[in-house]
Amino acid sequence: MENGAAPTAKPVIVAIDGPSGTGKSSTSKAVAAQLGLSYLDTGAQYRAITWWMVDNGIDLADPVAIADVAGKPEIISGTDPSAPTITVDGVDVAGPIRTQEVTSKVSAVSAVPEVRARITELQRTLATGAEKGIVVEGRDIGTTVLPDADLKIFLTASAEARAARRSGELKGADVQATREALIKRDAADSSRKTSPLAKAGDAVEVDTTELTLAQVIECVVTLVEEKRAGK
Ligand SMILES: Nc1ncnc2c1ncn2[C@@H]1O[C@H](COP(=O)(O)OP(=O)(O)O)[C@@H](O)[C@H]1O
Ligand SMILES: Nc1ccn([C@H]2C[C@H](O)[C@@H](COP(=O)(O)OP(=O)(O)O)O2)c(=O)n1
Repeated sequence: MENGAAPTAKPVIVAIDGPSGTGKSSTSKAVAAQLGLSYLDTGAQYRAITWWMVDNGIDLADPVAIADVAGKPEIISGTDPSAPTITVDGVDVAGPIRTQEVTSKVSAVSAVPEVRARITELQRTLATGAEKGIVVEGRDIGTTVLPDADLKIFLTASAEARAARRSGELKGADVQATREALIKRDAADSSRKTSPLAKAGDAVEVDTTELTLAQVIECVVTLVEEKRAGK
């Protein structure tokens, strides 16, 4: 380069989708941190709007009631992979969005088209604003939110492995009950009409059942580097 400045890398957009417990959050955070990219947990956004609906006594059996207030809460995601944050109307909800109550209700709220339209817009704004690029994880990122992502990954794992991982996180959780709850949530997320959980046609599928987290991270970092090198 004439002025001696290093060439600036084009921002890279990575979409990571898959069912619960496949390793999306842990992998995405680590890949983003290693590569100096931003990180967005879109499940946390759907959990945050669900938390707000519960807190405000909205009837979650009524999709019209959900749709009517979908535009009300202000949801802000901090995208630093070493310290991701999530607030609703200025309140830190990182803890409250992980309760069993929110987990059991998030599929109903996230199936409402007005909720998805609102959250999808936030996601696209964050992705296009990320200076160095971003790793965005969820269920419909490669198919709907960012169909032009540079790299799309679809993580899978057996229901047994996913349940064992999830119940390992929740103190005293029963593996069988955890397995049933996550299969039920996956079925709801995969069968909804608007933007269901699905693998994009051009996504690379990685089965993490027999892989360590470190192996999955290494695999995704290599795929991003190959993309960047134009391979
Ligand atoms: N390949 C793996 N092997 C073993 N445990 C894993 C693996 N990937 C993730 N985990 C663990 O499983 C749990 C769920 O992972 P997480 O990244 O939250 O999945 P997801 O975001 O897909 O629901 C976490 O405790 C994480 O440390
Ligand atoms: N892009 C996304 C991300 C999550 N969701 C919904 C469906 C999921 O069951 C919930 C919670 O997502 P989250 O990624 O936090 O779920 P896990 O904790 O990984 O099981 O949000 C969605 O509809 N679309």
